[in-house]
Amino acid sequence: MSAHQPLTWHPVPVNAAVNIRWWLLHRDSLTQLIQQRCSKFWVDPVFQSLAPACTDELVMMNLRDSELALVREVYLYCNDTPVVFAHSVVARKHLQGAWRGLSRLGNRSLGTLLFTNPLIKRAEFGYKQLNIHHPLFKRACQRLQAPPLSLWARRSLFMLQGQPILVTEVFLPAILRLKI
Ligand SMILES: C=C(O[C@@H]1C=C(C(=O)O)C=C[C@H]1O)C(=O)O
Repeated sequence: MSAHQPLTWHPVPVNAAVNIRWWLLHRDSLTQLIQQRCSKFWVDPVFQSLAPACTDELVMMNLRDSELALVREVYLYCNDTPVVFAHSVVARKHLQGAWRGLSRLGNRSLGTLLFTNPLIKRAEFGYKQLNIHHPLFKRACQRLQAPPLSLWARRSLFMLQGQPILVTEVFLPAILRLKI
């Protein structure tokens, strides 16, 4: 993590425009919100493997620097356009526990797992405008013809049996074309 991109995530999306703010603040399933606005919603998994978490995730996930975690990264599509890049992290030690279903998720939305189990609780959101100095920014921009200078992202912990999954959602410019 470069010094240009401090580790902090904020409890409110300060200076976010009204249109993106609507998406950032919504606590319902992002999958459902997009499905309601698109004739074809689909999930394109681009990475799912044991890997180190981002530096600014270690404290929240109680991970040591080089400790491996299961990292899942997907693009959420509205028809032929990617609208969200999502990055989720689960500690390796919890893959046989609460989150054992994650490895078999494939191209189903994680939201179908997280929002159908009443025992899963979502914690508060953290917000950040990512730029070129954050590792998620470069990966989120890989399918954009004209990468912007920054992208709004939010993240939150989902807890099950005291075990966390940290879900980060990076909102791509095309999300603003969906009607709110
Ligand atoms: C948490 C949700 O699941 C979405 C789907 C994800 C996935 O399939 O990996 C990750 C984050 C979310 O954008 C949701 O639908 O709200």
